[in-house]
Amino acid sequence: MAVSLVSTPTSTCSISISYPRNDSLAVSPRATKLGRALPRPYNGHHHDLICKCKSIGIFTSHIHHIPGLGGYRASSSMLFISATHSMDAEASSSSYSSSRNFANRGRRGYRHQQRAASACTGTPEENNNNEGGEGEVDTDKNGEVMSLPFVLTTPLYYVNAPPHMGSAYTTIAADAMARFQRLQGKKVVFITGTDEHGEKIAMAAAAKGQNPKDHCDRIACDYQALWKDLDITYDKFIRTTNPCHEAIVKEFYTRIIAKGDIYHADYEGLYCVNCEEYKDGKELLEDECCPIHRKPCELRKEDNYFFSLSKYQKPLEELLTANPNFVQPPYRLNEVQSWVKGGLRDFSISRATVEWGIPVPNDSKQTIYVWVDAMLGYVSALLKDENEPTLDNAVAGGWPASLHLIGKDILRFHAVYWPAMLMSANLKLPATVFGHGFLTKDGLKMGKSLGNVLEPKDLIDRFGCDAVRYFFLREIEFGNDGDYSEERFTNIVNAHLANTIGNLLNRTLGLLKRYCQSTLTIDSNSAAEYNPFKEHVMELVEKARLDYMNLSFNSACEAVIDIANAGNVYLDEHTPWSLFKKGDSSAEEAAKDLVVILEAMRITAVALSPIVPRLCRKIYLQLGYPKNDFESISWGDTAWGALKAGQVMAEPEPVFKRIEDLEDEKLKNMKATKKSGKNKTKAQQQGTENACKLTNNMSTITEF
Ligand SMILES: Nc1ncnc2c1ncn2[C@@H]1O[C@H](COP(=O)(O)OP(=O)(O)OP(=O)(O)O)[C@@H](O)[C@H]1O
Repeated sequence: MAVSLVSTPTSTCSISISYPRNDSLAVSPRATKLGRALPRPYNGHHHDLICKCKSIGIFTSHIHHIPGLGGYRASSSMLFISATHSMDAEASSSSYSSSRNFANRGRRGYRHQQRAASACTGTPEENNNNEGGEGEVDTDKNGEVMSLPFVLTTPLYYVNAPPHMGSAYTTIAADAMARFQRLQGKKVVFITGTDEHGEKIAMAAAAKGQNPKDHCDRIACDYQALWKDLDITYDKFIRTTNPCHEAIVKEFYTRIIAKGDIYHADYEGLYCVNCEEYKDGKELLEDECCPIHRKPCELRKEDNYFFSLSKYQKPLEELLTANPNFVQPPYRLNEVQSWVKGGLRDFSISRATVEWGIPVPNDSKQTIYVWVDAMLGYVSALLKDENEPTLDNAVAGGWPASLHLIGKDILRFHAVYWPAMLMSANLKLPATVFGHGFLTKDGLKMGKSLGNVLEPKDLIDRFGCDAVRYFFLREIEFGNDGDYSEERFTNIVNAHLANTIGNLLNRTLGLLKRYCQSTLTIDSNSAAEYNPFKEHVMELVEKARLDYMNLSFNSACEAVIDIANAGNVYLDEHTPWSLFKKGDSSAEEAAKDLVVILEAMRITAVALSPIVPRLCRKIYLQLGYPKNDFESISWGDTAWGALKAGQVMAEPEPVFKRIEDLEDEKLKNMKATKKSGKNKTKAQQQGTENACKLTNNMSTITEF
């Protein structure tokens, strides 16, 4: 057994326990600090344990298979792991080390040192339990460690125009992560919303002859409607025009004034209204054009309030050095490090000329800079409806965030300005900021300001929500830029979802219906005994899990599709259709093969559910599960062996239609509707004529 301490921040133990692959009898470890048995490792091979304490003792009972002797040996061990030392221990279950201190520390846990740079190392998941302030282990009334929520956010989208495929891209990725974390048993708080103040919004509303609030209401509705169409399972939708948010922004602002981090000064600089940001001349293109929006910046002079960002130069440098996972992927960290190394300049935190915003406390002539306002939406979203709108109450709802998912265009705000402001307000820092790449059109960022957008609603209407979710997460390596092509979209979605998954399931269910009355003849565990296919599936599932944890959605998709690929190869090699014809033991083997494939399909459905939930639900229904079973799946269900003998499959039906079939079907439906419309119109006309005749008759009668 291998035990490794994944990260060693001051206060979080992040421990990974792996069992030897061939030891299928390994039992769960029991962490004595937790005082309770940990859940069974999800696949019998691996267990991640994150606890908010400096040290942990793990009691493990372990059963070894002794090769050659055909027997088993049980042994126990106690491992004591301390987070204060970096260690990567290989421990066999016969080694023993324990600490009495550990048991004597009581239930209330440990006090932690406050640290400005509180983000942790590790994956977003590992970072989730970061500690930055004076605090205690979170335990419930029985002294058990409570897991903190996984708080993840999308940007709060600017409502200058309706959403487009770029906005949908971040939100789909966040939804996949939220679904994955829920499968892992985490309590997830998935925050999205809209950023509704600022000059650009006021201008957009004026252009439509609307007042800003009506404009915001309309566009916020567009976002919510799109998230519904895309099956986005957000928990909180925060709008920055919400009065509770306003109260929290003002309190935050007042806190940083009290810290001495705000001062009054004049500023002159080049301003990009589309970025709502003063730009550094060095980063502009020819004619002082913004590199993102390709429009000239305006020279502006204002008296503003400034935030002393330069004061946080050193703490930010330390944060980025000590916690390289604070910014991901690593090449974005390099960008951020070079900005910081280039020297941080104070930035203006208010606007004198913008009325549509939150007034600066004690100076109603100025409004708070829209970016400060927007960032705080992540905190105010955590406020519970029944609580007073105070910063402390909002923070108690789950701050700090585990993961901010954003596009690379707004990296500087999230990875430089935001942590500095949080440090100023004595609030904890988010664990990870992940800046993904751009969806591009002709090499330029697709965006509302440029107007070169792809309409997600059109894609959903034509191809369905799962196809859209799958294509963008599978096709573009998360972090890099990517272009959309309809040809590529059709090819990928058809090949992976319709041909590889859909056909495999349909073929297998067809055979099962024909030869076994749609009923499994044997448990999936027994069917796969000594079968290397099962091991292969388990390896791919484990790969997918790690890929999800690292936000490598394309690799996670690839790993899961490989399960179905392997299933297709298996079926073609084993040719169960000919074995059934031979009868006797050959037919028994064939029936086993079908169970093996169907179990792999079930696992595929669990593992791909963060990406294409509708398709996976259909697979579960085809496998004969009742409607609600899919709603309660967990990652633990990727373990082999859930399908049991006697389970009756549903009538085989295609779970995913090829795009051309879908389009043909739509065309036929349209024609049929048109035809029935024509018939209806004819009938209506006939009816009207009859009615006219009747009226005429009546009038005739009347005339008589
Ligand atoms: N082309 C894109 N590719 C990927 N993500 C995008 C794209 N456009 C917007 N986003 C997502 O939306 C965020 C920006 O939100 P915003 O509301 O400012 O949209 P925008 O279309 O970029 O606006 P604008 O064009 O006015 O700058 C990005 O950080 C990213 O999360």
